[in-house]
Parts: sequence; C-alpha cells; structure tokens
Amino acid sequence: MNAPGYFISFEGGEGVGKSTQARLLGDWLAGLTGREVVLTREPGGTALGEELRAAVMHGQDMGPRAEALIYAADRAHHVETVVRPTLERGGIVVTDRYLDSSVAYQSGGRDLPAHEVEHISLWAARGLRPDVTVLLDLEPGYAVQRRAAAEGKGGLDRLERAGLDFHTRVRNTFLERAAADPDRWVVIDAAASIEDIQAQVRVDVAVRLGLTPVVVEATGIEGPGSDPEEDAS
Ligand SMILES: Nc1ncnc2c1ncn2[C@@H]1O[C@H](COP(=O)(O)OP(=O)(O)OP(=O)(O)O)[C@@H](O)[C@H]1O
Ligand SMILES: Cc1cn([C@H]2C[C@H](O)[C@@H](COP(=O)(O)O)O2)c(=O)[nH]c1=O
Repeated sequence: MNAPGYFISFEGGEGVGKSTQARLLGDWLAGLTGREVVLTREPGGTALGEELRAAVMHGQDMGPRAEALIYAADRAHHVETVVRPTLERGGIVVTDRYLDSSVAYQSGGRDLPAHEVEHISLWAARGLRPDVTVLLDLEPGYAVQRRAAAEGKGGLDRLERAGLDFHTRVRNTFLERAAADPDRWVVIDAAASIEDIQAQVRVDVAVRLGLTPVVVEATGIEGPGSDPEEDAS
C-alpha cells in the first residue's frame, strides 16, 4: 500500500467507460471515507500534461519511442506534482489510466519490448504502482460504436486511428497483465450497465483496500457497496 493514501487506476481500451466509473467511484469513496479524493488522468493530469496530451494524441506523427517518452514525461510530472503529494496527505487518487496503458499501447500495440516500456515508466514514477487497478474489458469494435454514439466527440486521435488489430493487441496485453498479478488487478466486463459495473467496482475496490469494515459501519449492510443507482447519471 502507498501509505497513508490509496492509489487506484482505471485501465482499458478506448471508450470502455473509464472516466464514468472513475468519477462514480471517487464520489463514493469521498462520502464513505471523508478523505480528500483527487480524480485525475493520464495523459493530461497537469497543465504541462495537457500540452503533452495535445502533442502525443493530436500532433504530428512520431515513432513509438518518442511516443513512449512523451507518456513517460507526462507521468513523471503527474506523479511528482499531483499523485505523490495527495497520497502523502492521506488522500485517495483515482486516475483514468496509468503505467499499464504504456505497456498495453506502446508494447502490446506498438511492439516495443514490454520490460523496457515498464522500466521507463517506473523510472519516471520513481517506482510508484497503484494499490488497485480496475480493468474495464470490452471488445474494441463494441467500444468504438459506443463512442461514436456519444455526443460531442470530434474526429479520431492518433491512437484511435491505429486500427482494430492494434486495439485487439492492446486489449490482450491488459488481460495478460491482469492475469499475471491478480492481487492488484480487478477485471470487469464493461458491456454491463453503468450501474452494475459501478456496484462491482465498489465491492472489489473496497475488498482490495481493506475498506469492508468502513462500508459495513457506514451502511449497516453486511457486505461492501451501497446503491450506485442513486448517483449514477
Ligand atoms: N456501461 C456503459 N454502457 C453504455 N454506455 C456507457 C457505459 N459506460 C460509459 N458509457 C458511455 O460511453 C461513452 C464513453 O464513456 P467514458 O468517457 O466514460 O469512457 P472512457 O473509457 O473514459 O473513454 P476514453 O477512452 O475516450 O477516455 C460516454 O458517452 C459514456 O456515457
Ligand atoms: C497513459 C497512456 C495513454 N495512452 C493512450 C491511450 C489513449 O489512446 C490515449 C489517452 O486518451 P483517453 O481519453 O484516456 O482514452 O492515450 C498510451 O498510448 N500510453 C499511455 O501511457
């Protein structure tokens, strides 16, 4: 554990519902624990990160190594200025993507060696790993349809344009990493409804973080989870 705080990451492909579920979990954890909760994302969790996000996702084309280093630079600054200070204050950080996205996209997708991509990320983050990682798993074609139905989405960015084979390799890399480290990862079928997914996320995260007694005390229910339909919108 990253005592005294908790560090939770959401991972998965494009449009699988990561930001929706991260927001709902953050609201629930704030009410449940009374702790500071910081909802953030990579790339783009800082002002510098927003500039790096624009360059890597919407800028000119670049090779896989340049791409990997931009994501790592974003992570280094994000961890140094947002994530670690929050954890040191005893807060909870819920991030939409973290270092497992680098391994899934820049290694699984772009074919760089996985151990090198992971090493660069861990160097950037000075070894900080999440306490819990929630993988929202969805077949890539399905997620693309869901995103296309969403209002206000512009054209596809550099990563989204990479094609179905690329996104299938990304998905498989996430699944392999989750299978290899079941103590850290929770895998959830993202084809379910927002409410059902959130209920499952709450149960699994509370158990992994040892928050089950807090949930029982707060709700009187002998098991983690409250009613996600109340605040899921
Ligand atoms: N379980 C779900 N069922 C149906 N639609 C969903 C579900 N979860 C999220 N959505 C919708 O799908 C769209 C994408 O969701 P969201 O932005 O949370 O995904 P994301 O994984 O963060 O996307 P991105 O990869 O683009 O950042 C939104 O319009 C959202 O309302
Ligand atoms: C952190 C990280 C992200 N990516 C990719 C994954 C997505 O295509 C975009 C981020 O956009 P989203 O709105 O969160 O879907 O960047 C990556 O390739 N490597 C990374 O380390």
